[in-house]
Amino acid sequence: MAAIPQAVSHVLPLQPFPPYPLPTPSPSRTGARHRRGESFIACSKGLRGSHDDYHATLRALNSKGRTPRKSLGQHYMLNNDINEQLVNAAGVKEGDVVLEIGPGTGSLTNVLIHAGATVLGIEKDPYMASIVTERFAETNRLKVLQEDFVKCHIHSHMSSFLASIVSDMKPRYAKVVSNIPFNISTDVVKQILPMGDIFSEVVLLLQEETAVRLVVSALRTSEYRPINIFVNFYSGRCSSCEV
Ligand SMILES: C[S@@+](CC[C@H](N)C(=O)[O-])C[C@H]1O[C@@H](n2cnc3c(N)ncnc32)[C@H](O)[C@@H]1O
Repeated sequence: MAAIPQAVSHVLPLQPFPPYPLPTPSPSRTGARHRRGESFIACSKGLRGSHDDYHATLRALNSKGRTPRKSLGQHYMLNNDINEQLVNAAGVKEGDVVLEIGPGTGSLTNVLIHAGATVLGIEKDPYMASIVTERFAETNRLKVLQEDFVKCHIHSHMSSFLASIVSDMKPRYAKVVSNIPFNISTDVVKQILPMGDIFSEVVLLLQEETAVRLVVSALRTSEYRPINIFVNFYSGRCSSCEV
């Protein structure tokens, strides 16, 4: 598993907003590329960046009269630099197929689509599923399924989605790039990591405590849990690896 980058989501209060221009594709930045079967877990902590997605997020939420629901882990990304870091870490390029768990208002989806990906979004909240579907209604690069990721059959959804792609460079594998709801972090890791037959890269934004818990524990500490054995097994790490 790769080293942990430092990132933060800035959750700002809802306010009126001016018109918002869609971000243009960003030049590629340095970001970790990972071999098939490896995972990349980002945690949230202290990095500042541009806020060019701020108003789009506020507009999307206000349009439905919604406030974020803690029970659904709705911490929306208002720092577009972090979205770009996630997309770059997965090496997303034209023609890629990406699974996004919990697209919410679509701020990360937007960066994925601009990088050239076709995205399958799994969104539990019907309001957010409708917001993100409407936001990208004019592109055929996004399909949203309004389902609970924990209960849905992601392997068959992803196989069908990959098979449905009409392209000369039809990809064999998909990538996972998501700012996931924190309350289902362990479920996501448990479901996704064994699917090396479908996913070539996994880039998740997690709470720092969760990321550290998943990658730091060594066999000799009391913090070691079954989930660590699981993560180490699928990421090819040994018990003495340092983060
Ligand atoms: C942390 S927010 C991220 C939203 C967006 N990707 C962003 O970066 O701003 C998590 C999103 O996951 C959705 N969600 C929560 N639980 C879910 C579940 N079990 N399955 C699918 N989506 C879920 C929430 O409604 C919310 O939109």
